[in-house]
Amino acid sequence: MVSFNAAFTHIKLHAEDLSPINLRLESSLGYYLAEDVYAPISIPSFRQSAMDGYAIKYGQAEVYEVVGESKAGDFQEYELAGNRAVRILTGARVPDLADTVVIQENIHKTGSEIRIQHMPKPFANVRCIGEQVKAGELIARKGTKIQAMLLGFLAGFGIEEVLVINKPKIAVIVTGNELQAAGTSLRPGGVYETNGITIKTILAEQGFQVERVDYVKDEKSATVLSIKKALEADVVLISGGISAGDYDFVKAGLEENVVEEIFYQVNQKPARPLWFGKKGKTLVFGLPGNPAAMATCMQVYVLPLLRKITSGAEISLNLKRGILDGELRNPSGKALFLAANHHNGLVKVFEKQACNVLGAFAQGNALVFVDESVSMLAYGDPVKYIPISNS
Ligand SMILES: Nc1nc2c(c(=O)[nH]1)N[C@H]1C(S)=C(S)[C@@H](COP(=O)(O)OP(=O)(O)OC[C@H]3O[C@@H](n4cnc5c(N)ncnc54)[C@H](O)[C@@H]3O)O[C@H]1N2
Ligand code: MOO
Repeated sequence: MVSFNAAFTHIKLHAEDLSPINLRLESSLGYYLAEDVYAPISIPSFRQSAMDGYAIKYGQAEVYEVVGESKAGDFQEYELAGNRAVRILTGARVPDLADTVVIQENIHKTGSEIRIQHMPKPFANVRCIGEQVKAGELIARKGTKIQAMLLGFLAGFGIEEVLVINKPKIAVIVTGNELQAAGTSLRPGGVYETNGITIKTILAEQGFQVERVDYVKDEKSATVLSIKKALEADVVLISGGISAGDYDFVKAGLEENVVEEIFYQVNQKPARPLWFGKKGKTLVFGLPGNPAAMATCMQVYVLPLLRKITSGAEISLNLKRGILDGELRNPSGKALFLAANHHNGLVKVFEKQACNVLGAFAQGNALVFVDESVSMLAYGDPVKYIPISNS
């Protein structure tokens, strides 16, 4: 048995970043950049009009002859000596010999002649080359998560591909003779299966796909075979069958497949029988079958590990601080994780919660963490919590 701190440190030590891959920009949403990105071009890449109006050389006259037109996408050059102007539209290239755009509201037009009624400042309404970003500037740092706005920003530089940290192949194994699929009528002793769908959707909310979910009975040979196949993935999550009962074959199945045990059993509540190990580069969790214990392990261990190996960031629990609205006793000397609600800095722990039901998790938006060294927290005491997806 290890302490929570020791277990978390083991996870940190074994969470190695996945390899980088090149992805088409449009497929890169949610991935993390594996390298700094520099601007391949300046933006704007040409002198650009910010307004609809007339491009002139500043201050030469009040009356101009309009000799042509430049709309967005045009690139024709004009000879703008003397009092010549070019009709120009927003986003269009400003002719080389012009330096100022007079907005159309400030001119009076008669035929091809314009009279400027209000002369703007020199260089008005002309965006210079590289005004926003100069070619060669750093535009996105390694380790940045690709969000829609960043994706659009990079597309603006004509970037087609990005080097990102790959996402893991994740295999899930769900064990249990008693488990039944929704839509079947419940047998005596039967339980509707929830861990498979919960694991899959906790991961989906965070942008991770599960390759396959294998459902196995509590039989040694089936468990060994299922683990063998799953070890082709980067991360294997096994639900149930990890405590000490006569029909708990996960630990034996892992041993038979020569998966190295890094720790088994953590001084925590819930999820004491958590197992973590490794074979080659494949990381394996044996998650306790009780649904709230499994969900706790997903929030506390699995998601921080997945974030680390896909982002290169430091692994952390993302603990927030709030004020306890209630009292907490922890006579057990174990680290405690409790479903709770946080609102405006106040944190209220659900009174009714148990490791075998997800009810409190389903209503809560936080998981309170109480260190094993803390035996009592009173009303108004500071309390630490992890925000969970309902936040
Ligand atoms: N003698 C001991 N008994 C137990 C210990 C112990 O240390 N010594 N630990 C207890 C703790 S804590 C937990 S948690 C459980 C974990 O046991 P398993 O990982 O072997 O889980 P199972 O026995 O397979 O299932 C436990 C419970 O959860 C239900 N379950 C399991 N999988 C699912 C699923 N996919 N969907 C819905 N419900 C599921 C299952 O029906 C059981 O009721 O062991 C204690 N015992
Ligand atoms: O992890 Mo167990 O009972 O603590 O659910």
